[in-house]
Amino acid sequence: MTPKIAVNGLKKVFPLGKEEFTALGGVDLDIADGEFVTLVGPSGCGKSTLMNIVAGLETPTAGSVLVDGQPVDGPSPERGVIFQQYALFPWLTVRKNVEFGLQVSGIPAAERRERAQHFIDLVGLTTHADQLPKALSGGMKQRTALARAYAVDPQLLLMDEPFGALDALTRVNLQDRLLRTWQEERRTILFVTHDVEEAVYLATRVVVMAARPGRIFEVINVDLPAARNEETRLSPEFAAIKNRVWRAVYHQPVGANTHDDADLALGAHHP
Ligand SMILES: Nc1ncnc2c1ncn2[C@@H]1O[C@H](COP(=O)(O)OP(=O)(O)OP(=O)(O)O)[C@@H](O)[C@H]1O
Repeated sequence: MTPKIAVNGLKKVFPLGKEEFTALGGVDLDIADGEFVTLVGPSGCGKSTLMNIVAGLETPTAGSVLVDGQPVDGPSPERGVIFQQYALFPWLTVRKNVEFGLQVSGIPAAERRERAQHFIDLVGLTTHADQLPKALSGGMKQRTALARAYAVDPQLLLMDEPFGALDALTRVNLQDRLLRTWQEERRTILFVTHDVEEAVYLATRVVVMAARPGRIFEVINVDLPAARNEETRLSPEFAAIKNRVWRAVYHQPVGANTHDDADLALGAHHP
């Protein structure tokens, strides 16, 4: 079966003064339709670069990314992108922000309103639909961004540290909302995070990357029931997978990354 996303021999080299810097040194990865894949790894291992190439925002130096067997050659509404910054229009209400992409696609007003309402309800913003972003908390803004990305019905959702700027409790809450949304409206999701617990809680598969050059270090299946909750986080099975991911991230050979980089990137999450 054709994978939803096929990454083949992907290389990305950036010019660095007179030198070159290899951000991705040859990445191969297939992602099946409906999978939830998280990417973790030390700072600078190329997570965002990989994500940006899949989104069509960057071009590879060599290799290719195919979505449904077709080469990616630029951004597309089929691939919804959510970054850490909220990127909402400050002058539009939650509802109008969510409707925006539908308007651009020429969807009639009545259908726009109905679809926007469905996703606003799904992310739990029913009572805030007519507020402007400045009246919302960070978590609510990010839920608006999620509803907006979902409303245009993309095949893929590409999320780069979407909860990185939020406090721990809001973060856990949004992880649960995202999982519920994913279970009700199944899409293929590629999600970048620094947080090992988040990576395991959300994913069907965790891809651990290493730096210099950026590459896949280990792929770990998350063999846990699809319905996840607080009990999941406290279970021994969850702890075992988390430990495995943790080890893969930390025990990357010295030289794959500098000590300082690794400390900076992951120190905040050290137990
Ligand atoms: N436009 C660019 N020009 C030069 N170097 C770049 C460019 N973009 C990224 N890099 C370098 O490529 C490497 C990979 O960057 P990338 O942002 O993909 O890493 P990351 O794993 O997402 O890091 P972080 O977790 O810190 O966000 C880094 O060393 C970065 O400095």
